[in-house]
Amino acid sequence: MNVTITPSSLEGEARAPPSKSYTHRAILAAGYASETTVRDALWSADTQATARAVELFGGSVERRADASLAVEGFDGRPSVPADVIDCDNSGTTMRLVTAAAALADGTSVLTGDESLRSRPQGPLLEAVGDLDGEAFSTRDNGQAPLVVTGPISGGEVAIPGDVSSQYITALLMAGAVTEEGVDVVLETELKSAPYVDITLEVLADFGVEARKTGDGFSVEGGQSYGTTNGEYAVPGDFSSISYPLAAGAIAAADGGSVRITGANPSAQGDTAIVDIVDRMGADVTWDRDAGTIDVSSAPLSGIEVDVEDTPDLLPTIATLGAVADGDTRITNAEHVRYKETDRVSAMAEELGKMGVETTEERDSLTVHGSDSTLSGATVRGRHDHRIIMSLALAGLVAEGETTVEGADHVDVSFPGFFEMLEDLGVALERT
Ligand SMILES: O=C(O)C1=C[C@@H](OP(=O)(O)O)[C@@H](O)[C@H](O)C1
Ligand SMILES: C=C(OP(=O)(O)O)C(=O)O
Repeated sequence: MNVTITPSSLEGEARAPPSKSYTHRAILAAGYASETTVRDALWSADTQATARAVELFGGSVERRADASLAVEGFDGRPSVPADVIDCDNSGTTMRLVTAAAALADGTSVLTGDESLRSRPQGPLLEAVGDLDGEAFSTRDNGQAPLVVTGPISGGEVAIPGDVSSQYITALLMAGAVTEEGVDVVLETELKSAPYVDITLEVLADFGVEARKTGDGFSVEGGQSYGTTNGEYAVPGDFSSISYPLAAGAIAAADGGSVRITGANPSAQGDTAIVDIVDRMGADVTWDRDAGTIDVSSAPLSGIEVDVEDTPDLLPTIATLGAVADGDTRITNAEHVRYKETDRVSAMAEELGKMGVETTEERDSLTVHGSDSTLSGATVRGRHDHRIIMSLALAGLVAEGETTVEGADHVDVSFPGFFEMLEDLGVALERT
């Protein structure tokens, strides 16, 4: 599906979709437990991949009419899957499930789509090996397809912190049900650190203790997963909130505003988007108790933003920078190149088609905003949900029409994205 967007003014209310990161963890934690109801779960292509893995390990995940998931777990002991685990487009699934597979007494095979089969898994495979499991890439290039043989019993592993924090999340979640527990020693500085905070929070909610140490993280073995009342509720997703928030900042109707609901505080680093939009000059108010954010548009100015902790915000910030006056410098961004696409290059190239000048370096992107309007163009979504959504935002204020190709991939994290834009008054056509 392609989506063509005509410049539009926005007004009204949008509800934040549930957090993808919390939902993945909750489904897998519920898998490690016996029975849990996961309320307000995100049901998207990525979280369904994690649900399928839990089922292949011997659990079951049933979606109820009220959007909750009834999860029957495999009680800390995953069975050897009867089929290949297809993680589709989801890095989180592949990393978290690789460590879970290393607990099974036998061999699991994991694969994914072309994008996922190009992302780095090597350090996690080595970690499984160091824990006396066996894990290899069939092409010997550190990428999926992966073959993982367990069971591991725990121990100490060293792992880089600057490729993906998901390796650490994976090892902590699996480590809790090993015999000896797992100590993770960071070899390099941790990027995307708030995602490990999310993990520690979810683990605590499931009764599992894990902690930061002087040189990494540690989880004791022999623990059991389970929430106190057999339920878990997922908060709203701030990476997803970044889109209606940025849309309101650049295109809210004169004298009008966009209200986002379901924006309750949590451990998500991407709550930083509220401050970023504010610093750029938009009129934004976050009522943390009510979980509402109100934003109206104003002339934006370029700023410097460090995305070490918040890689998923880069595409949104790049679009904001394209509309702002002056340079927006996005720094500490090398790990943003290891996502569904190399998002640093993808945003530079696609915004370039709309007349935006950028300067790309290995670990930074500078967007040279100017007073002149963006030009509508046909841009490639590159099978990457965040690139698609960020380019659609640019289309709201570009002169003429903007067509985003391959726009259906928003189903990875935000299945109702285009319906939300329409509800806010955006004129768009699907072809
Ligand atoms: O653990 C998670 O839920 C995630 C961690 C981040 O990845 P990295 O740790 O690989 O940077 C983030 O980009 C991804 O969208 C979700
Ligand atoms: C990078 C992302 O997710 P994952 O790593 O799970 O594919 C994302 O949602 O932007």
